Amino acid sequence: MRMRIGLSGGIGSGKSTVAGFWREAGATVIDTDAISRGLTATGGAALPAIAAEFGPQLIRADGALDRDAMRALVFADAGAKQRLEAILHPMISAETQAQAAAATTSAIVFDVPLLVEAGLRWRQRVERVLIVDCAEQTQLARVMQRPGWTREAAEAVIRQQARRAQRRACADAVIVNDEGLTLATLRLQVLALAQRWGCGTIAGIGASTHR
Ligand SMILES: CC(C)(COP(=O)(O)OP(=O)(O)OC[C@H]1O[C@@H](n2cnc3c(N)ncnc32)[C@H](O)[C@@H]1O)[C@@H](O)C(=O)NCCC(=O)NCCS
Ligand SMILES: Nc1ncnc2c1ncn2[C@@H]1O[C@H](COP(=O)(O)OP(=O)(O)OP(=O)(O)O)[C@@H](O)[C@H]1O
Repeated sequence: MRMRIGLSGGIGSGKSTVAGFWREAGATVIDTDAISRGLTATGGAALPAIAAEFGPQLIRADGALDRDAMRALVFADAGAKQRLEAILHPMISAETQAQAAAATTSAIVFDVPLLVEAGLRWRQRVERVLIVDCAEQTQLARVMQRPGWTREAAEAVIRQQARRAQRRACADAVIVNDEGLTLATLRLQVLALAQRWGCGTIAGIGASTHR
């Protein structure tokens, strides 16, 4: 039987890192942030609608979405965020479903930053919800290391997202990825969880845990 796992957490919590360990273990990982970025890269299918809605100044000379400008706009203006989501979310959802339909592994991990914010819609599509959690200070420190990010920008995103307690309340399992947890320990926690959830037949898990 196939296990579908919803993976979520706040910005900078470590979702992509955790997803990487599931991928290493043999699961199919469907990364909705990556799908979103593909839709808004040069030639991306969402760009005509975004240009029509927000104006050509949000599109860079190379034809891709100006992510810094869009980020500054949407995290300061809830209405603009809603208009962007109304364009992107149905397209992200369609591509997510197409990737899931093509998967051949016994576990699929859906890396969805807004899983909790989406409410029951996502909860009903997965057997398990895995939340990656960490202190807000840790989130800020990680995100501020990214080029072009300030503390204020990171705080603005966190304010627009679900509270930590809200996420934890939806979780079947929580991985606490705070400062000081090594990547090696994080990896072992993911592999142990995969076994606990009966995904131990995924190629790679046996080999990894015996290292
Ligand atoms: C605003 C945009 C252009 C900023 O791009 P940027 O390269 O800075 O960020 P990226 O797309 O890599 O997302 C990084 C993180 O930001 C947070 N985030 C992104 N979109 C949202 C949102 N609509 N609401 C709350 N948090 C969000 C998530 O934690 C996500 O993991 C971009 O995030 C976007 O197009 N967002 C709308 C689509 C969306 O909702 N994506 C997230 C779920 S699939
Ligand atoms: N336990 C850890 N030890 C050291 N570095 C870590 C750890 N967990 C995450 N990181 C680092 O923190 C940064 C953020 O992690 P990651 O990209 O996995 O978060 P994310 O939740 O996917 O972020 P986003 O919400 O922006 O997509 C990365 O540079 C990652 O390498």
